[in-house]
Amino acid sequence: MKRIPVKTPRRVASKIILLVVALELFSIVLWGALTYNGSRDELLKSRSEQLREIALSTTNEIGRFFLPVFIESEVISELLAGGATGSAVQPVILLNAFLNRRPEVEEVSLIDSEGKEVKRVSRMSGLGKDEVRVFNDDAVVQRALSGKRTIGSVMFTEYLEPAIRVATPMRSENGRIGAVLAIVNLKWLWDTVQSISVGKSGYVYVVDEALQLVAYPDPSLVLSGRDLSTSTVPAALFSQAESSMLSIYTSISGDVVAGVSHFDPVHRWWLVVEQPVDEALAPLDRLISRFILAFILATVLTVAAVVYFSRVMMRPLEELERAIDQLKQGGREVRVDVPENTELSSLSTSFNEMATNLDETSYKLHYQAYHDELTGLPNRVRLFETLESVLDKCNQSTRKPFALLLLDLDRFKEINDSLGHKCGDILLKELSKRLQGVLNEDELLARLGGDEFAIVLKNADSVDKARKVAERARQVIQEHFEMEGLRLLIDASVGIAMYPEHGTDSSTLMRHADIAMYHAKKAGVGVALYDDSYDIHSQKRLSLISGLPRAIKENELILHYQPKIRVSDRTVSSLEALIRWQHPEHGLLPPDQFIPIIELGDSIIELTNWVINRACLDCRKWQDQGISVDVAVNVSTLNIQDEQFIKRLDRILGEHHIHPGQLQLEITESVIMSDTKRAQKTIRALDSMGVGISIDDFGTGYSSLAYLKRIPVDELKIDKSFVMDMEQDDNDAVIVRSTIDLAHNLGLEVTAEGVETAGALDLLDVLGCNYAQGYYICRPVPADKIAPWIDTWSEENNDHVNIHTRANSERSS
Ligand SMILES: Nc1nc2c(ncn2[C@@H]2O[C@@H]3COP(=O)(O)O[C@H]4[C@@H](O)[C@H](n5cnc6c(=O)[nH]c(N)nc65)O[C@@H]4COP(=O)(O)O[C@H]3[C@H]2O)c(=O)[nH]1
Repeated sequence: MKRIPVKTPRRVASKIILLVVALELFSIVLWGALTYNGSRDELLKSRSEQLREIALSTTNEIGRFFLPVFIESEVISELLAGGATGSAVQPVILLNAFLNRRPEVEEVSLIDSEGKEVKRVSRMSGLGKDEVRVFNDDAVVQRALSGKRTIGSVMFTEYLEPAIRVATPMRSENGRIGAVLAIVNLKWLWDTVQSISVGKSGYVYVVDEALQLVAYPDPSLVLSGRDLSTSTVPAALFSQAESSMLSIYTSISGDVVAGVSHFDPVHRWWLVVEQPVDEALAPLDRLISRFILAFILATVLTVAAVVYFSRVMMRPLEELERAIDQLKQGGREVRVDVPENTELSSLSTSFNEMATNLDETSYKLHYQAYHDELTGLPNRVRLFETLESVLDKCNQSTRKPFALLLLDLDRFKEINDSLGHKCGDILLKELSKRLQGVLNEDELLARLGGDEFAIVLKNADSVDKARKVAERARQVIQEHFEMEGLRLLIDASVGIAMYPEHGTDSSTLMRHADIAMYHAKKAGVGVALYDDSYDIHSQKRLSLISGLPRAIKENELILHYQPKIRVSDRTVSSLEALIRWQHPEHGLLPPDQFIPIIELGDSIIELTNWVINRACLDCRKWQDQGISVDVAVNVSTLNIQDEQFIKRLDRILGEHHIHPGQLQLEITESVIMSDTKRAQKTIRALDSMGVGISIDDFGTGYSSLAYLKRIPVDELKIDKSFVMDMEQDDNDAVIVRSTIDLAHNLGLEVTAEGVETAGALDLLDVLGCNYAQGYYICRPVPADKIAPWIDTWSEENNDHVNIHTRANSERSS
């Protein structure tokens, strides 16, 4: 039983996978479209908020460093302004005190209203210490002199440390009197800016109102005088609020998020905290990465789940589909194996039941197609298939000989007709068993129908082997068979055709085996090997049919006569006309070689006319010579069925002045049985004309004797096959005796043909046979040899005539 191999249900699974992945993708894209931009803005906003917080706190811290410097420089300038207006405080003391209190202040100078340095206190080495500096062109100082505290841009001390100059106006009540200029070291600021880190790569820097960098993590940018002019940071933003948030703008180092805090409301410095946008958005990117990872994971899980469930759930369907495919392709014993209690178990149960029914039906059909119903033997179809396959092998390779036998039962029809079909069937079954017993396993016995069997002997590579099997088959058929208290005698005729000698294809081999079988039957030889001369369809034979009109015209047809004698007194009673054909190509042809062919068509009518005409002509001649003998002529089925036959016969008899009683027509049983009604009509007409009717070859055809009662027959001619062997074969002797008795009981006369010995003639005499014919008496001879033969025969048998005459007179007295 075939079970369907389980495979992954790819089609359904892949469809589900595609659908799920598509749905997931769609959801993701939709989700991304709806939330990404919002989330991004939110994130940036919150980040810049945080940066602003950082900016504010950093500003406060740095402010604690600067504010005292600014405040103290204010105080000093006020104190100095007071001194200038008569205060007792010395400027040098004030300046030194300022310097001492604020270590970040490197130098402080007192400048008069003309821009000239009045006093200077410094921590630095004192280069140009005594130099009186004038700040006429110094914008920072000039601006302070104009009343505004001013901070200069970044400069460097002689120790190359960053510093700025802070100029504070010095005013009295009367007006402007000068300024205090302090140099404030920015190293601490720079260190602070460099030390602050925001996230991974965020940073802090300070910029003044002119967008000039004051402190930057990368000092070189400050040193190179870099400003924010290339930045997209709107300068106006710095003035808008104490602090501010910026989403994205392009800073010196690229796209950043930033927070800004006003550093000093007076001097308008700004502290900026920046972080690259990428870093600011990193959480979102991380989220997205995680999401994508989750999506991939979900997809993999989904695919795995779908494949798994498809396998589990779709497997039965797949199995069913595959099973149906196999059934469609003619597969047998196909079943599906679905676990019980699943949705498909009842469907699969139904399928399996259907497949079982189909198997059974197809087995039955197959069996019926290849077997004979009655005997169970292989039939004709199977025989041909086997033959074809054996021939295929043989033709392709070895060409090893093998034999085909056709076997036909003799007298089966009679048994069937007289005992009924049931008995016939039993007989056929029994004979089939017997025949099967004769054969080996690899030899095929087939019933072709009726009483015909075929045997393929694959291993019979010689005629001898084939003959042995054929003879053995006949023997088992001949073995006694009892039915309804009767002991039936059955025989068979077997025809043998050998591969490749008699054919290399099945139909030729069959035809030739059939011809051989037909020959065996006709010749009464039991077993016959095919021979070309048996083939009535051979080219030679077919050419004979077309040659008949010429033969008649050219006088190629000859009649020989074989005398028939009265057994009791050995006197010649009649002469049987037996035709021969002196063929220009094939020589003298006996009737067996052309009559069966001529009988196939209507040429037999012409031939019989010629024979009757010729026989009557010869008969007339003998009568004219004083030889009074009857003539006998063989007629065929078609003659008896010919409506013109009687008329034509009548005309011929008239033409030659032959009395109808001098003519005997010999017909076989098969002629009578072919169309009984028509045959009866013709024979009755012949009888009323006075023509004698003789049943030829009696005993070889139908054993139904019913027709003898209905048809006006004058004589039975016992077939020569019984007569020739009756001296040796008791069975034949019994048949001859029985036939004589039967004929006499029916009021008929009997002729025994095939008398080949004196003993046979004497035995026939004892049995009371009326007439005899055979080689012992005379072979068939040409018409001109008849008269001399009669003379010789009469002379030789004179004694017998006299003895017979004497015996007769004694019996009558
Ligand atoms: N072994 C043996 N044979 C003997 C003996 N005595 C006679 N025969 C042969 O047996 C055949 C007897 O003729 P048949 O049974 O009518 O059988 C005839 C007959 O059926 C048919 N036939 C002959 N002439 C005609 C004809 O003119 N018309 C038709 N329709 N058939 C014919 O041809 C058959 C064969 O004729 P033939 O070859 O002449 O063969 C003849 C004859 O030569 C004998 O003692 N021993």
